[in-house]
This record gives sequence, structure tokens and C-alpha cells, in this order.
Amino acid sequence: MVIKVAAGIILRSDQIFVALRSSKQHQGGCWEFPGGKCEPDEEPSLALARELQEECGIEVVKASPFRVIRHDYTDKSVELHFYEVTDFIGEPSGKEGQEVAWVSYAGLSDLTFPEANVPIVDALLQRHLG
Ligand SMILES: Nc1nc2c([nH]c(=O)n2[C@H]2C[C@H](O)[C@@H](COP(=O)(O)OP(=O)(O)OP(=O)(O)O)O2)c(=O)[nH]1
Ligand SMILES: [Mg+2]
Repeated sequence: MVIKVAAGIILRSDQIFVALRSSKQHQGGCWEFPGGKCEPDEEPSLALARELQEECGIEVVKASPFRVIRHDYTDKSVELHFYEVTDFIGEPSGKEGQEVAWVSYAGLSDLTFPEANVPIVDALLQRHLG
């Protein structure tokens, strides 16, 4: 079974908002673009809005589809729908107690992301730094 996930690349002034996955979660200890699993029959864009409200306390105003990545971890398979979130209401924070940070594009390379995120980070770096 493939788990459908929506995740937001939250952008502001050339910085990107990232969160640390807790050690108890799947891919714990890795940084992530905030988001979570789609409910059954829930559109990824709606799941994105719901998850970013729950996890970061923001209301998404503008989100553009970025990439869809299918990845098989040894323990589960995910289909990640990444969106670029370029307009939102509220100040993003770690609503569930997770560590969060705003990082520059270059700073993304210093963080460990789940394996599925590697092409996403590469694409962001490629586009921004050339
Ligand atoms: N949110 C998020 N999940 C990611 C990323 N990269 C990646 O491989 N994943 C994987 C980890 C998880 O297996 C799955 C997302 O699940 P999640 O743990 O965020 O789901 P959720 O917020 O609904 O949390 P929960 O209630 O099930 O704990 O996707 C990413 O950048 N962001
Ligand atoms: Mg989540």
C-alpha cells in the first residue's frame, strides 16, 4: 500500500521553513518539509492546508504543485506531493512541539532529509544557486 502525503516548501524572502521529525516518527531525526498523510479520498492540496494549519499554525493562501515523488522505504512506500507555499497567513511555528528553523537555500545542504527528499533539495538548490 502506498501512503499519500502532502508536504509544503514554505518560502519567504529566500528562506525555507523546515521542521525536525521526532525520533519516534518514521524517518525520525531527519528534517522535513512540514506536512502529513492525506485522509482517505482527501485531495493532496487540502491535506496540505490542513496539515500546515495543524503542525505550523498557518493558513495557506498560495500553494503551487512542485514535484510528486514515489519512494519505497524498507518499511513503507510513500507518494509525496510537494507544494511550494509562497503566501500564507500567520507566523509558522512548531505547533506540535517540533524543532523548526528558517534556512537559506545553501543551508539546506547541511541538513539531513529523508531519502525521498534528495531530488527535491537538489531541484531547489539547482534552481536557486544554478
Ligand atoms: N511531512 C513530510 N513527510 C515526509 C517528507 N519526506 C518523507 O519521506 N516523508 C515521509 C515520512 C512519513 O513516512 C510520511 C509523512 O508522514 P507524517 O508522519 O508527516 O504524517 P502525519 O503528519 O499525518 O503524522 P501522523 O499523525 O501519522 O504521525 O512521509 C517530508 O519532507 N515531509
Ligand atoms: Mg506530519
